[in-house]
Amino acid sequence: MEDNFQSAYQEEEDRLNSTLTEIDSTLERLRSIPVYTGHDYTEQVLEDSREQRRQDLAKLRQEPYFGRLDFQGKDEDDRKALYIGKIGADREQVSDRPLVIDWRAPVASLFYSFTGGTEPVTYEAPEGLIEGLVYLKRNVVIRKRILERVADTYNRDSDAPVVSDEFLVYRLGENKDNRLRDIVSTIQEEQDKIIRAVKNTALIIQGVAGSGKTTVALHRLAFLLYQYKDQVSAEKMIIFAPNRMFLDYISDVLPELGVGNIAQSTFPDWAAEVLDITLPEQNTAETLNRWFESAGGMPEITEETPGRFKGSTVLMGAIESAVKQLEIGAVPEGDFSPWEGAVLRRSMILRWHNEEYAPYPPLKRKERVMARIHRWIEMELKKSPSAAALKDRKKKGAAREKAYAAKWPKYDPLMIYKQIFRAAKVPEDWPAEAPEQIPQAVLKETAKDLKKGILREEDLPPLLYIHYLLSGNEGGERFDHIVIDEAQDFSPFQIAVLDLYVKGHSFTILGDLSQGIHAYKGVHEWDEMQSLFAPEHTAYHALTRSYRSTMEIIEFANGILSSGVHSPLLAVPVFRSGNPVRLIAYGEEQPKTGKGTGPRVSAVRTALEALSGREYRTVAVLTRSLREAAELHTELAADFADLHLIDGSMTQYLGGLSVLPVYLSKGLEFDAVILADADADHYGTAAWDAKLMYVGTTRALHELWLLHSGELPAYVQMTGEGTVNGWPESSGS
Ligand SMILES: Nc1ncnc2c1ncn2[C@@H]1O[C@H](COP(=O)(O)OP(=O)(O)OP(=O)(O)O)[C@@H](O)[C@H]1O
Repeated sequence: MEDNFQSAYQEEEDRLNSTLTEIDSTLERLRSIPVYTGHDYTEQVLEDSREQRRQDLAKLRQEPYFGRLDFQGKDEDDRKALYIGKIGADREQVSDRPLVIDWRAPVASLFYSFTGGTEPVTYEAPEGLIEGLVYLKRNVVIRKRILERVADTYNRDSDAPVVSDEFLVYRLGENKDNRLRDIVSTIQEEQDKIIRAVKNTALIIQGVAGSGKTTVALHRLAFLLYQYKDQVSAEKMIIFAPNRMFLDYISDVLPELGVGNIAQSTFPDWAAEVLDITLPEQNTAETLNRWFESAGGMPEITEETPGRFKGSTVLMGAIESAVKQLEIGAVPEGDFSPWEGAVLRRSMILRWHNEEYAPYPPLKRKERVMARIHRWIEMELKKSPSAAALKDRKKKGAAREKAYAAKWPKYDPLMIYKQIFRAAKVPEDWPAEAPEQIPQAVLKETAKDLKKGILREEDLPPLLYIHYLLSGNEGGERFDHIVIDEAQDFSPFQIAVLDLYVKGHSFTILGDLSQGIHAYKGVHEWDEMQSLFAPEHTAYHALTRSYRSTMEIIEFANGILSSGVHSPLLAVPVFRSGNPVRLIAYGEEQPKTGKGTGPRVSAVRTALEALSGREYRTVAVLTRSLREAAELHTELAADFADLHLIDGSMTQYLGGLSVLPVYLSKGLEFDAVILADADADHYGTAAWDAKLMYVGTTRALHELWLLHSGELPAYVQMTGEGTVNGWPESSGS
């Protein structure tokens, strides 16, 4: 066994050396070619491609590949060793196989889908289904041109069992810095299926916490750009994420995968840009406060909760009919007469509006009709009997034309929205149906807000929809693909509106209903979204394996899922064991730090000292509310100079030590998590409270401590062996 390993290591070292020599010499040759700066187009294209190769090779020479797959196709004479890397590279000399194969290439899919066995396997290539045998699957870790590790997960010629998780566990055991990383070397089969799914589908992915949803979505974008290079471009792809700090957190993955220029935004930021409005910053914070900080727990959520109703397709239908009615009654009553004796019949104007310009959206139709009327006036002016009459008619005509234009409906989205909610004066001929479908409570509350000039996040989809109905998709610009992360917080209306802005329903929609802590606006079932699409345009996948946390943490969080959230979607851990989860009461005897401010602060301080003293790079204290996070930060700032308070307004995630409310931790992860105030007073019995606690506990990769005074919530039970009470010996008193 040891000998086998030695020879495998030697073999890979030799191969690495020869690969590096080839890369270095190619790079040297390319660099010796003078950069073309002239105006010849063909030469410019050639220079661009040389520059791209220079950049690729410069990256490759540090870490050329991460895996090897020995494969023999049914019709081939010999087996080939295929080396798989983040970027593909051809050999200088003509050869039957590239130097490095791009991980997104069809044959590379075998590296991810093959999990052992002696049966023939297949992969889909442009020329059809290719069948063959896998002889070897090997992980190779190269860092800065040095071979660090060789691990076989399958060897057809050996009796050793398949050990597919060993390398994964090694990778998962590493500490994380302040950014999400690529996973190309360890993508799992269930994840690979999602990454390589066909483009024109609304993919809906339900994945437990830590199942790699965010990571998979980013890899999928890189795949789509490779697979459909002639149909999609990075500039026409967009990722929607919950906040700007999260966007910063994920910002390294795509460049690592060699992909740039993909737009990343929050829904409100994008909506504000399309609508050309400025949203006041405090709105989101105020909404969050209302739901997360209010004493007495979460207000009850029904279909008439404003966020839920305004995110529903019922409102979408109501808006559509209101705008339709507006359009039907758009042409002002009566004929148009620019001066006495000249008359343009309304029937003619109606014909222009309802027939000739019917394909245009209302705003364009109005513009076209008014331009036509203007031309008609000009023709009529030519019939003027004298210069004096012409002057008089010109003046009168201009005034009446202006007055006539003013009689048309005001095609302004906000104005129409206000009229629908009766927050602005409603024109006499305004259609009455729309408001009837709106529950009184929603009508009242929204009218009150709108009168005060308050726009909430849930008002944006209806506003965008009105904008779309009025103006169409201006310029015809559409996205090639849209990724929505934390999609459980999105409403059906949001997705339906986004569908108007994407080609071929090409979506990757990812989320976790068990983390639906914004249930006052988000979906409660994925069917609410899936039913927006025809069955052939949508697909659903569930990710149940969780990669982030140790088995102990996952088992603990599963307890919250089953007895608090009441979800059947439990997480399956990867076999990675760590320290037990700790439940520590504030009053409990703890090491004397010599610093005061009561048992709670002092316990958090002790926990932070203990965990930050280990080899962890990121440690977070999670509180129930922002106020509590801010208070703790104030108390602890003197002892931990590098402790950051994360308050929702930040645009960058700095890593290190952080204190933040649970609801802002969604999507992030930390080596160690201290959940402060994990008691029944802070986390009530409702499923929503359990969801919050589930989010908090699943942020931890290696270590989770829950600090509390008094009773713990019933769903935090000492279930498995992986949970213990009290401080660890080493930091004990
Ligand atoms: N196949 C894999 N190999 C190695 N690491 C992985 C793999 N899949 C996921 N991970 C790691 O698991 C962690 C969780 O991934 P990610 O944040 O994408 O999950 P998520 O499903 O979006 O989580 P959450 O819903 O809790 O925010 C990350 O550290 C990621 O690198």
